Amino acid sequence: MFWRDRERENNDQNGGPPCGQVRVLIVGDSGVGKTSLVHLIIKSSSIARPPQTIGCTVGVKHITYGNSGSSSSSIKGDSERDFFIELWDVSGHERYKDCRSLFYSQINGVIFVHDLSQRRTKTSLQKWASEIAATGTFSAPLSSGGPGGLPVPYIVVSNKADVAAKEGTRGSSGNLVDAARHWVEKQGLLPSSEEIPLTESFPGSGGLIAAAKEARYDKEAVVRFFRMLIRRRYFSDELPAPSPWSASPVQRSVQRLDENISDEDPFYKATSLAGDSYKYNMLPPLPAQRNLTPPPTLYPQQPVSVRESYGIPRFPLSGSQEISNTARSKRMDINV
Ligand SMILES: Nc1nc2c(ncn2[C@@H]2O[C@H](COP(=O)(O)OP(=O)(O)OP(=O)(O)O)[C@@H](O)[C@H]2O)c(=O)[nH]1
Repeated sequence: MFWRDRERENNDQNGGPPCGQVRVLIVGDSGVGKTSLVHLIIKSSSIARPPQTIGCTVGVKHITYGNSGSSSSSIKGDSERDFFIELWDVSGHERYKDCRSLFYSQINGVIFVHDLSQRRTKTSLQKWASEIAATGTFSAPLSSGGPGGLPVPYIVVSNKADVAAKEGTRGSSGNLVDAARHWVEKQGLLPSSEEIPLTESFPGSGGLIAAAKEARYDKEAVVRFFRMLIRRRYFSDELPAPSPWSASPVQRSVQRLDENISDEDPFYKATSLAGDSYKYNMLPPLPAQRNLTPPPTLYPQQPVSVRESYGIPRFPLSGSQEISNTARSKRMDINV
């Protein structure tokens, strides 16, 4: 009842639905820690033994976004809106290579994940980018493509920072192939085009560092990425000009996950509502938290870039509510 009232109110005020959703693919080689990372983002805790993903698993993160009119208030202002970030965790297993493009549909953004202790998982991100660019469809695409022609914003998460730290290296696992690659790289023989250009990726050089097993990651940067995707899809009539990879510079650090974000930024508040995502019945049904076995298809998806093909509502923002103004500084570096 309350929800309906609020929905009506928001509709009356802004002439659009009170919520929206953006779709983010999580990709990378098998075992790099995608499922662990998604669990971390949604539940704010690590997962002891993540099951191997079959096909694709979808998780949903809830974010409120808008102008609350007051800072760090726990009560949502009238003009705050609910957004659902769909996190499509695509299995990295070779078994699904030929059919995983089924899941590359209406993508708003991509999170690439690699394992810092396995060098080859980083170089293969370029292949992932090309595959998605060639076979996916995109919502609110960029005017110019990124790595492999990928036409949506992305971030690169360098996971297993704990393993790399223990090994004392970033980039070699002791595995022969990795060691050889590492050596070749050191000699300057490896063409840089083999890798996703981290320097151009959000939020700056090196990508985001995470140690999903220790429940540590750069939460602020990830939430900021989600907010950028929301802004691009729902609040911007003019899609940003080329090179929006660098949405805004972010210093790298990790943040305690159970830390209450004291929201100095009045324009958003991020919370996880694991398990609550569907009770509002505001979204098309999703296979949330459920493994999907990809059905066989005779008709592979054609690469299509769809510009706002679903008549996405645009939400008005007044000048003072410029959401791109996101400078926030408070961070902590604590293990959970
Ligand atoms: N040490 C360490 N282990 C991690 C970390 N993140 C994930 N793992 C472990 O790595 C293994 C694989 O993690 P997953 O999250 O299942 O990897 P995935 O990328 O989803 O794998 P697929 O489902 O095969 O695509 C699990 O045993 C995790 O516990 C981390 O930050 N540090």
